[in-house]
Amino acid sequence: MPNPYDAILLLSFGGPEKPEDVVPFLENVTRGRGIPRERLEVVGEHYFLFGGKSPINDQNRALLAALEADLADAGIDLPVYWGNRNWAPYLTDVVRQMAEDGVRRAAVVATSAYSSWSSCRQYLDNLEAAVAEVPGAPVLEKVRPYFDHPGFVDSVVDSTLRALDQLAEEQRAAARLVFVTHSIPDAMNEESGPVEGGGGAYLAQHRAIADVVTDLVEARTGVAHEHDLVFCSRSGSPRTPWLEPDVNDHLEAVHGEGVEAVVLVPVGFVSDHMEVVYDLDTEALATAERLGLRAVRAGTPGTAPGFVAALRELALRRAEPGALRGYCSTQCCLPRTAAAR
Ligand SMILES: CC1=C(CCC(=O)O)c2cc3nc(cc4[nH]c(cc5[nH]c(cc1n2)c(C)c5CCC(=O)O)c(CCC(=O)O)c4C)C(CCC(=O)O)=C3C
Ligand SMILES: [Fe+2]
Repeated sequence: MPNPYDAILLLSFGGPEKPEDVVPFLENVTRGRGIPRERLEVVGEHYFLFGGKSPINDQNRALLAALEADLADAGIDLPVYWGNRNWAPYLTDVVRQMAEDGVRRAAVVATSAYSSWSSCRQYLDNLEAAVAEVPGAPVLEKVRPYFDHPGFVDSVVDSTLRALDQLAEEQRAAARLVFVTHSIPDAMNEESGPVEGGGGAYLAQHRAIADVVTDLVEARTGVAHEHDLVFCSRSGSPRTPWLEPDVNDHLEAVHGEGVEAVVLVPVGFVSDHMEVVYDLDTEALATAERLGLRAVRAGTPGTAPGFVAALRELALRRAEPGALRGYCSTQCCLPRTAAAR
């Protein structure tokens, strides 16, 4: 099948580059969301702790370069653009540039692997709004949530194995695998897509991947690790239920059960976002240290060659009918209702 695209667009969240960016960035993210002021101050402090610079933009620059190199190696001559929802380079500006460059149709790869309003549908809404704003905008087709693509799964397995290797041999076999993802409101999970037996796709997809990664680790090491799925970065009003348990509470709980070592696997993040470097590396690892629990954080996919190749495949095959196109049915990642706020 001939490639119908004349560009690939990498679509991400965006983050501040310097201290003066932090407050306007947080305003962009939370406009109309009813996030309490105290929470914003706390999150602002996380960014200031890192000099007011989020790691996410440099990681996207690296991913863009890796995708360009991967395409060149495969002999595919396609430009790659990059735009964000919440910070420069803003999506609308990039779509305008694409139109000026004569791009007619592009596949869109978001830096988020799962279904839900925050992790998928909001990006689709952003694309629709940008296309509506830019005269002569290209057709933009987002690839499906790719949590189950072998290139993504294998990179999580590899990083989990590498993290297990960092543990002392006598602690390794009994180590608990603690899969971590971004918490979302319970109602947003419910609306993230249908799964058999009820519940939401966001949670079901994470559970499935945690199980598969644990099985693939066993296939490589012969050890069936116990594993859990837990959450970080809860926000919103304390009265709104969000997915639990929180990673810190969970570390307390497993320590209470007598677990001596854990591997934190940040399966919800494709690179070392602020949630990873602050909520896990700074906060959760400090909790573990206070408890005397040995904890190692597994790497994120980042620019792992298998992951980058998976993104290329997802983009180039987006136009084909069938499984690789899949997922984005009318039931998936529904628009947000008042209940999910
Ligand atoms: C599911 C999910 C992902 C994963 C999917 C994906 O990657 O898209 C994600 C990613 C990210 N979230 C990020 C940052 C923030 N998220 C916030 C707020 C929120 N996130 C939510 C969910 C998610 N967020 C939700 C339901 C809210 C409440 C507000 C609302 O209902 O929209 C806030 C406001 C402060 C606060 O409330 O914590 C900030 C600053 C960054 C950048 C990090 C960096 O700088 O490296 C990234 C990659
Ligand atoms: Fe977020």
